[in-house]
Amino acid sequence: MTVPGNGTGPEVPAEGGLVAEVAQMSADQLAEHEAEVAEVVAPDREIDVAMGNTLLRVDDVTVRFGGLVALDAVSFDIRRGEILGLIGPNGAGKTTCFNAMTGVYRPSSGQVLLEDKPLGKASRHGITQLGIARTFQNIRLFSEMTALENVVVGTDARHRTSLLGALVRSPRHHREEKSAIEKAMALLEFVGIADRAADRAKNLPYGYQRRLEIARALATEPKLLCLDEPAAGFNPAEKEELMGLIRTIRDDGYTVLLIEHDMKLVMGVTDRIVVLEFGKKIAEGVPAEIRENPAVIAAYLGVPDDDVA
Ligand SMILES: Nc1ncnc2c1ncn2[C@@H]1O[C@H](COP(=O)(O)OP(=O)(O)OP(=O)(O)O)[C@@H](O)[C@H]1O
Repeated sequence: MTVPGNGTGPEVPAEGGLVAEVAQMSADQLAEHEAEVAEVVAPDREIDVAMGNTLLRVDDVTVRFGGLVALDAVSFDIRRGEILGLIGPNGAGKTTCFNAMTGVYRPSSGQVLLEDKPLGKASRHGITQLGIARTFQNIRLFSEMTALENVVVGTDARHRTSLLGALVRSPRHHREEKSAIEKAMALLEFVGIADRAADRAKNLPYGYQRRLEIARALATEPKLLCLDEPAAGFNPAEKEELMGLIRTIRDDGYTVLLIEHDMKLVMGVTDRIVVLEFGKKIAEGVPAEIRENPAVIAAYLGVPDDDVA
């Protein structure tokens, strides 16, 4: 059952409709429904085949802002199917690294390669199409659009209809629009906010907005999902839930890069960690190694636990 959206956007499921249906399902029906959602969220992922191969390589990347070297000859790999944490004290170069990987900044030297192909001069949109999606430290949603519409916009990166096709509302455009709405609903359910699909983004609670950003990024079908401090402003219970969601995303076959200030969260959820300090990589390893690493301990010395990353 659907009801009209906000006039211009797609129709959205009636509030509570899907959620109420799910609540009444038997265990078997629920398992089947969850499998269907997983199929829509992460279709055709050959996780086992490619697991562990290098997906993205940051190769000797330097980024300068005038005289300031924000990133200094940094190299590391992100392996398919892992959650990689990128940490470091304030000003270490984490966001600059994200920005170099997502087309916001061009490296002054060095290169970023996705599946062995240099990103080169690809635009931000081009990089999204190549398969890198990100969320932002400061939430960036279309605040007047509904939650569902925000996610539908994300699916546009994968649409094949031409502008003309969209204008004349060709059959392909109709098909793509319908499947985009279904997919967006599945993603909202996946991140746990389907009950507010019809609400404008600006009216959603903060935690829902953060999850909505993740759903929108997933809608672009990324090979790599970059999360920039997704737990900022969360209380411990919300952080715990977010860790669960990030693990589920990884288990569904996505590769995740995570910048996060909360050390407990980083240590609890990541498979490997890269540590930056003053623009240089000072350590790389599994969480247990990083926790014991003298250079990392020295970098964080005197910084309270809640403030590190
Ligand atoms: N656009 C810019 N112009 C000039 N300097 C910049 C720019 N962006 C970042 N910097 C500088 O580059 C360095 C690295 O900043 P960056 O934001 O990447 O660090 P960070 O590790 O993400 O820090 P935080 O944890 O505080 O977000 C800092 O000294 C910062 O002031």
